[in-house]
Amino acid sequence: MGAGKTTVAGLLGEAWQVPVRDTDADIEAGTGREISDIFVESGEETFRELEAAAVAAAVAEHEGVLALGGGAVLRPGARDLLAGLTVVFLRVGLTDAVKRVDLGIGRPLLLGNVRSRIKALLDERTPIYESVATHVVETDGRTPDEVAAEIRELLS
Ligand SMILES: Nc1ncnc2c1ncn2[C@@H]1O[C@H](COP(=O)(O)OP(=O)(O)O)[C@@H](O)[C@H]1O
Ligand SMILES: O=C(O)C1=C[C@@H](OP(=O)(O)O)[C@@H](O)[C@H](O)C1
Ligand SMILES: [Mg+2]
Repeated sequence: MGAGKTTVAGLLGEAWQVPVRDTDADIEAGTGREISDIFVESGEETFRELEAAAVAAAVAEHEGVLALGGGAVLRPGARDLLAGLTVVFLRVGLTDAVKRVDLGIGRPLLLGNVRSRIKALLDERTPIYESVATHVVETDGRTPDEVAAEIRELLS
């Protein structure tokens, strides 16, 4: 969270003139509910089920850039779907992530102590992100435009 997936996906779609999808937006559109409300009212497990379906649908239907939510690759099934695709891990350090997530508003897993929540998630998930990625791009201290430019260069 706060790595810039949603933002950078949009920039890449513009630059490449291809469609962009974001699994969080797909879930919100499909359910008519906000991500935070789904977590609060139905729990994380329900959100993860919706997310797994959103990833499967997007991988099957979509040609272009897809932004995932930060927990989408926690399920082995989602990781299997990404095999063979170009997957960019946007790496973010604790300090920059905390600055970007705006107190965690709209990101229910960050509620409480945002810094310690992000640290725990980074520690737990970084090995998974590294295992899924075909490319890794550092985002600390860089603007979204700079990150998008590096991805364009890497994939050209
Ligand atoms: N490289 C960056 N530098 C500074 N701010 C960024 C950067 N990338 C994204 N942001 C900002 O951080 C916030 C979170 O970005 P977002 O794209 O929603 O991240 P994610 O989808 O990975 O959680 C947004 O306000 C966005 O404008
Ligand atoms: O990391 C996570 O588990 C989550 C990340 C969020 O998306 P972003 O990574 O786009 O913020 C969103 O899917 C949900 O709040 C859960
Ligand atoms: Mg996002």
